[in-house]
Amino acid sequence: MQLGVIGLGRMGRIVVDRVLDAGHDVVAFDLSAEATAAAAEAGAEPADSVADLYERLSEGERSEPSNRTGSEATREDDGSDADEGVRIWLMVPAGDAVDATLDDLEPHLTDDDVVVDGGNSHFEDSVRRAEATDAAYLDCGTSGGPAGAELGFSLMVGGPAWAYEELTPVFDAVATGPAGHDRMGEAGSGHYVKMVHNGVEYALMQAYGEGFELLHEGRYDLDLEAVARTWNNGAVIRSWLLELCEEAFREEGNDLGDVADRVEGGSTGTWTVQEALEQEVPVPLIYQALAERFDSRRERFGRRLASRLRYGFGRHDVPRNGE
Ligand SMILES: NC(=O)C1=CN([C@@H]2O[C@H](COP(=O)(O)OP(=O)(O)OC[C@H]3O[C@@H](n4cnc5c(N)ncnc54)[C@H](O)[C@@H]3O)[C@@H](O)[C@H]2O)C=CC1
Ligand SMILES: O=C(CO)[C@H](O)[C@H](O)COP(=O)(O)O
Repeated sequence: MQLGVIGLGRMGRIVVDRVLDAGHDVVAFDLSAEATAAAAEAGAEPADSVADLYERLSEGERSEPSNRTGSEATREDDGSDADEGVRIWLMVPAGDAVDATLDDLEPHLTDDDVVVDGGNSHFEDSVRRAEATDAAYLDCGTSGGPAGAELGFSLMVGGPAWAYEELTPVFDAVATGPAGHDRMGEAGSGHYVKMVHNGVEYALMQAYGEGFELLHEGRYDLDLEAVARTWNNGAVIRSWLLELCEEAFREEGNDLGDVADRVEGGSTGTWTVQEALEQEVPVPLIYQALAERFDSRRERFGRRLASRLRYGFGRHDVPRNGE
């Protein structure tokens, strides 16, 4: 199979490498000429624009015999190889970059084409984009981070079944294997599942954070890397995030060195909480983890007021800036 990949950063580059390793062909494009050149060095065919990428894929498609099998039989198909569409994987930052790329692709796309958005797009954006494009649109939640280079990713895919099946060789290559990807359902469902995945990720990080904070501040002088390693070997709470805790203590030290008390990110967790409110599903742990992130980034007016109120009702001392 031949795959176009647009967006060759931390994640897109892994898609390129794994698809090439599986014996497929890749045409690659990134706004950064360096990123495109690096993908070319790895074996991809470089494109110098979105339109050029589409043109190269179309030419490749015309010269390659069709492998289409299975559920594509439910689609209108005249059996001609020349009518086979192109397959494109977007791995650009969520939001405007996805719309900008689709705007560039749209004049070329046909209903034989398949576009995969493997980034962290909001599921409602994915539904809108699926409705707006002529191509079959697959929203693909991608989990595994840069470690996926060796292990492969976990892929949660939404969109038309025929397009998912058509892309199965690519999903097999990018994921940990056939068990590492599945079709979640209709348009939007892949990114919906990934959004909730990230909410769970926030809560798990918060739980490990609280536990290790208590161990760090508590009554024993503990080697936290040793604790994490012990837990990772057979404990109920072993996990990849806990392995990353072990790595963090090993690399940063028991006190986490100069790692600042501030947590960035937050968009996918915010979407999870917004959706939970809309569905009236209580998600206090995920909300609390998100609130902790926001809290970490600013001085809190409410806390200052609480401090001043203690003076108001009890004449308790008010700690002042500079003291
Ligand atoms: N880094 C991670 O651990 C994970 C990231 N994701 C998602 O994957 C997507 C990509 O993330 P990363 O690879 O980490 O980002 P990145 O910042 O490393 O790479 C993004 C690449 O897209 C390129 N780009 C931006 N706009 C473009 C455009 N209009 N046309 C062509 N190329 C363009 C940039 O030059 C850059 O090379 C995001 O949606 C992110 O949320 C999903 C799961 C994990
Ligand atoms: O999807 C991911 C992991 O699964 C990405 O690392 C993502 O950037 C984390 O989400 P956020 O930036 O919203 O905190």
